[in-house]
Parts: sequence; C-alpha cells; structure tokens
Amino acid sequence: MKKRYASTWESLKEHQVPQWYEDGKFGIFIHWGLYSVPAFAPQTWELGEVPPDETWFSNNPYAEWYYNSIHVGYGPSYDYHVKKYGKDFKYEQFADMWKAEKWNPAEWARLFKKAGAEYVVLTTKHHDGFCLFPSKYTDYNASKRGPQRDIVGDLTDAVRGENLRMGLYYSGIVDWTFADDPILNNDDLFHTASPTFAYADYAYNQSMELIDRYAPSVFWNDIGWPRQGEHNLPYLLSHYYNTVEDGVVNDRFNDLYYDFTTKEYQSGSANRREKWEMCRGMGLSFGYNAMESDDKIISIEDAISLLVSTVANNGNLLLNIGPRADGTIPEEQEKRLLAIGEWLGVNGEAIYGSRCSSRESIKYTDQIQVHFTERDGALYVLIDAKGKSQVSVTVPGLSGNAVPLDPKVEADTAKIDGGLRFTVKNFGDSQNVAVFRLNRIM
Ligand SMILES: CC(=O)NC[C@H]1N[C@@H](C)[C@@H](O)[C@@H](O)[C@@H]1O
Repeated sequence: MKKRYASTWESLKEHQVPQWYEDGKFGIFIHWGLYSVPAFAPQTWELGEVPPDETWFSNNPYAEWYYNSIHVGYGPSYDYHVKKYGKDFKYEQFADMWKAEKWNPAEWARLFKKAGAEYVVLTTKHHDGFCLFPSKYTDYNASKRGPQRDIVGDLTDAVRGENLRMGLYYSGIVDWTFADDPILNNDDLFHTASPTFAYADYAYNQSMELIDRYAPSVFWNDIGWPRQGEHNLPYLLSHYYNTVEDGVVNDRFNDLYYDFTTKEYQSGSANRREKWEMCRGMGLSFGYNAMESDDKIISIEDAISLLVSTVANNGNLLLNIGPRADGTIPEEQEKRLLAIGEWLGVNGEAIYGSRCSSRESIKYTDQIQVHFTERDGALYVLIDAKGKSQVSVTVPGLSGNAVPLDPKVEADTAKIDGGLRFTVKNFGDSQNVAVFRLNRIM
C-alpha cells in the first residue's frame, strides 16, 4: 500500500532514504544553459577555499555565474565580456545564440551508463532564470528560445531509456530575472536574492510543474528556498513524495528538511552517520569553462580517490559535467567518465549496494589511504596509493583471506602484528585503488 504523506513536517520526517539512492553511489551532475555560450570564468579557487566575500564573487570561478560576474561591473569576466561582446551586449541575447545543434541526448545517456552512474541531475533553471523546460510561467525557456526544445524532457527520456534515475536541479532562492542586484557576499546571496512573495509563488509553481511533468527521482534545490515561501514547503515536499514515493531531496531548503546533506568542493560538512552527497565540477566550475583544459581539471586518479573516499564515508558522489553550448561533451570530461566507468566495471562490487563500514578510513600519508566498505557479509579493503606503482600497508585488526577484485592486481597479504599486511606490486586495471574482498568481517 503506497504511503501517503500529509503536508506536515512530522509526516515528511517519516520518509526514508530509498534503497536506490543508498545503493547508487555515483551520479552525473549537468550544468547546461545560456552561460555555456560565453563559457568563461577566471580559474581561481575551489568553493570553500576562500571566504565567500567580494574577492570570491568578483573573481567567481563558476562559469554559470557569468550574469552576476559581468553585472558587478568589474573583474576578469566583466573585462572578458566587454572585449568579446561589447559593453552593451545583454546576457539575454545568449538565449538566441544557444542552439544545442549537435545535441544527442541518447549519446549522453549512453556515456553516463558507461561511466557507471546510477543517476543524473540536470539544471532545469539556474540562477539566471532561463528554463530548460516549457514552463507555463515564463517564455524565457528553451522551448521558446535558442534550442527550441524541451531539454529536460528529452534528456529525461534518454536517461530513463538507459535505466538510470533522472534528477532535476532547481535554483530555488536565486533568480536574476526577479532580483539581480549584484551579489558580492553571502548576505546578498541569502537575504536579498529574490525577496518578493511573487517570486516565492513562482518558485513553488515551477517546482510543482517540474514534479508533475517529470516525476524526478531527485529534487535538487540549490542555495535555499524563498523565506516568503517556507510555509509552502510541507505541501510541496509531501506532493513530491506522493508523486515520487522513492524520491529524494537535498538539504538546501533553508535546512528545514532533507533526505541527504550536501558538500560542494570544500564547502559543507559530512557526517558518516547520515546520508550525504559530494558535488563538484571536473575543474573549478560547473558550467563549461572553455579555459579549462585537460591539465586544469581533476585527474582520473583524484576522481577515483574522491569516489572511493566519499562512498566509504556514507556519501554519494555527484560529479558534474559542463557540456559545450552545441551539445557536445568536452573530450577531457568524457575521458574521466569513461575511466571511472572502467574502474567501477572491475571494482564496483565494493561500491554499488555497499554500506559504510564501522571501520574508519586510515590515512597513512597524503598519497596512501585505506578505506572500507561492507556488503553481504563481506568486508572490502580499498587501498588508495595515488601516484605509486607499488605499496605496502598493514591494516590493524584484520585477519582472513583477502582476494583482489581485479585479477590483474598482483598482491601478497600476510598476518603481521595483529593485522594484515597488504603488499601491492601491480595495480592492474585499477588505476590507483586496489580493492580486496575479505570474506569474514572481523
Ligand atoms: C553551497 C551552495 O549553495 N552552492 C551554490 C552553487 N551550487 C552549485 C551546484 C552550482 O549550481 C553553483 O552555480 C551554485 O551557485
């Protein structure tokens, strides 16, 4: 019997994180929109590396923040815009330059499947207010302008065609078509952004239409929810769960309610007793930044290390791609997705469907860490030795027969000092992380 949620916080709190989200572990985030046309941002810092103050906001590495970055009237993006497009060029003019002429949603979905992703989260409306779906509430959308198609619907169909879950991102509290005073600090971001009741209703109405049109498995709200609309949330979220019983929402509804908490680059915190999700771009940006070449984005080793350390600590990794305006995915981003997929193809048994072990990760050096996951009574030991071709580590308190999941991993294990000593001589096809299954949990 399908559970019905009442529009009360108490009823919502009965919602459990569904097994598919606990098991899925790896998702693909997609930031695609008008900002993909200029595709420019300075390459400065990771979020959380510096305070969110004027220096951050006037040198914003997020290419999807292009509107605000040029609106502050100075800084690298403003200079770039004036030089490339001219002072009088309005951001809205990108709406008729974005053609997505080479876009093949089925191709994207096949790539996400090969990457080993279990879910996808696409921007439906980012802070610039341009909608990638035929919203009833604005004509500033991709079915009326630019691509002239329902980007959200077409990708949702393709993703579900590959048996992946489709999630939708919505910029709840920031919409520069309603309030576009330049944002130069977090106070601007949270307190003056879109302050009207009219906007709160708009955000509520668009969220309802996204739920009713697409029944997304993830409703990924960003930054916050309009304070003037907080009283709407119990209804919105109960409607969501009554429409999508195994749906999940993140913690960016003013911390009033969540299924999972979020980290973004170095910002946010993770508590391994709760379900959480790490999101980041391949480089410093979510939207495509044409300046981000292969050497400027996360290495394959670091991406695999991030996936393993996140999963071992009860998180999911939502790794972002920033497609070009024409609908192609930059080769350097595709290369990383395929490498992660290959690694998961060999070692996925320790990831998908696993649960956080009571054993905490062990950091031997910055390069050498050992993580643990558990599944079906087996303990998995994931030895991450970035940049090393051989490694030897003793894991205390372990005993039993450790078998590498990758048959090409060459390793010895020996009982020593009350633990198991692992000597990996060859990482085989497993990049920098060799995974062992221990058939008894000690
Ligand atoms: C911590 C936070 O609220 N970040 C907002 C940030 N989220 C990213 C996934 C991107 O969409 C950014 O453009 C957005 O500002």
